[in-house]
Amino acid sequence: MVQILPEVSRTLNEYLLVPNLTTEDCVPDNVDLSAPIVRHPVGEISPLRIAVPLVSAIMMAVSSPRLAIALAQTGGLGFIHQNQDVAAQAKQVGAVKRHKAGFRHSDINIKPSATLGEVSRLLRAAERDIAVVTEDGTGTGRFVGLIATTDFHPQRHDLNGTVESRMRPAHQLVTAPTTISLSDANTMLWDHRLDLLPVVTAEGHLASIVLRRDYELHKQFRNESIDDDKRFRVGAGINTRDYRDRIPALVEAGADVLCIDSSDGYSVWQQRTLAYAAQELGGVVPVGAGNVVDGRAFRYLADAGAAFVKVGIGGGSICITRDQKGIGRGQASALIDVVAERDRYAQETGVYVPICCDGGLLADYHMAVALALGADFIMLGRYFARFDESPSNLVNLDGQMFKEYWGEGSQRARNVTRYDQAETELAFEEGVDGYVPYAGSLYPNIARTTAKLRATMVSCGATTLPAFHRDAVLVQVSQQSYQQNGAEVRLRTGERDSGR
Ligand SMILES: NC(=O)C1=CN([C@@H]2O[C@H](COP(=O)(O)OP(=O)(O)OC[C@H]3O[C@@H](n4cnc5c(N)ncnc54)[C@H](O)[C@@H]3O)[C@@H](O)[C@H]2O)C=CC1
Ligand SMILES: O=c1[nH]c(=O)c2[nH+]cn([C@@H]3O[C@H](COP(=O)(O)O)[C@@H](O)[C@H]3O)c2[nH]1
Ligand SMILES: [K+]
Repeated sequence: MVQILPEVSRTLNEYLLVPNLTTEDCVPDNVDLSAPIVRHPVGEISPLRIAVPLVSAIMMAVSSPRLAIALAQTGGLGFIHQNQDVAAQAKQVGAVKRHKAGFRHSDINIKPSATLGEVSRLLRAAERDIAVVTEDGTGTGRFVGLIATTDFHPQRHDLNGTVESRMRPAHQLVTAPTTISLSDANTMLWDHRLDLLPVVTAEGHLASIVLRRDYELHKQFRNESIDDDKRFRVGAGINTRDYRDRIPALVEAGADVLCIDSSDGYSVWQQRTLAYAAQELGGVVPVGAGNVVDGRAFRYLADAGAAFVKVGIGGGSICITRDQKGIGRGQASALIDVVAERDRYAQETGVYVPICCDGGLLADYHMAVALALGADFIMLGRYFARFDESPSNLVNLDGQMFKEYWGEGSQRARNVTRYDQAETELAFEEGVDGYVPYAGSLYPNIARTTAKLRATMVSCGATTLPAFHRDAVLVQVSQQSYQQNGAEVRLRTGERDSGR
């Protein structure tokens, strides 16, 4: 007989937190936002934890290497998308891993014979001020000089002139040998007032670069997500079709954790993918699974060996899966059900399988509500798509700046790998293609969001996420309170932090 769940389906927007007693030690600086990412025995520490419980959505418009690096610097974790061929995805994972704290692989390089017009376009597209000149234009070619936006001007210099004609040649520059330590490299940056220090091999080839900007960021962010070799941590998406090729390539490239990327994780396809990773690859890398919206599906994936389980069907900002297929559940109801099952599962088996809340967080405070409801960490698409570091284009629409953002199930993403449909047209779309308001760089935004999270937890008397899970008191809001919230006050200035 058809089963109808007794509860209505509720969203995160339908809850508020009721403060608990705040004691002397419960201050923002003492709030520890660190979270487990992968399964672990109850009472032990997860082998993979992050300091800030935010991860980027497995999406083409969101998770580029640049975003993953910035997010790892601030204590979160990026998931490189899998809507690209295996080699391309592995290369992106490799780019994050190679970006060794402080010493980075140079990715803005040009040949001396290139024109000033070419280097100008390269710098503009990459939003950088300086390019490294190497003989073959690669990040490991023979080092010949540097060229910055301050070295030429379109009105003074012929843009058809060569880079060589305006660059600062290697013999006039300060460089460092490959044996240099990061702290000595940073001292050189300051002593010689450099923005960029090229690290050059004994044979004269570029090995890496050290940027002043990275030094400043490093001082600012002490929570970096790094592995035992001090390389940034990075996750990657996989699918339930080409996993035999994709998983080994991603492991080889250094991925720290994988996640099956699907709208509906309650399937034998996911079970087989997890079994392959565990049995044939000997569990060399943890693999998360999802998405699910109830306890049955959580248990199925936990039993199948999922490292974590991702919750959320149809709630994403670009989602139209509820309209198209009629599947899904309000994110709060889904979390409540899955969290209860996670806790039962932990009690029965002694294994804690973390839960990721994915999609549909419209305001910063929704993150606090999701964590209070028991989520271990949070995956965001729209939130990160708005930042400089996301890979999509910045566009000006009627005087306002936007970043492009599109769903993985949209025609634009043309998800041929997984949709099994014609190469060009999808039978039906499951996501929209649009724009989100541009919000500047990731760094200040993450700082503001985490400041709010800490403040909420302080109000709720919690200095750790497990304490927040245990002690949070939530209340459902009535239709009436939505209306009261809506009372309009016209703002004096157009600018303020909307929390979105
Ligand atoms: N979280 C959400 O609410 C939603 C997310 N999305 C995103 O869109 C993208 C595509 O998601 P899906 O359409 O769910 O992709 P999917 O590949 O998981 O599923 C597509 C279809 O293929 C089937 N399938 C999967 N593996 C198979 C195999 N080995 N052999 C035969 N059939 C197989 C599935 O049962 C399903 O019918 C993902 O990036 C996902 O995150 C799309 C819609 C909603
Ligand atoms: O219905 C959908 N159609 C799509 O095309 C699509 N693409 C991504 N996703 C899911 O949305 C999540 C990101 O949601 P937010 O932008 O709200 O953070 C992501 O993390 C996914 O779970 C999709 N859902
Ligand atoms: K299913």
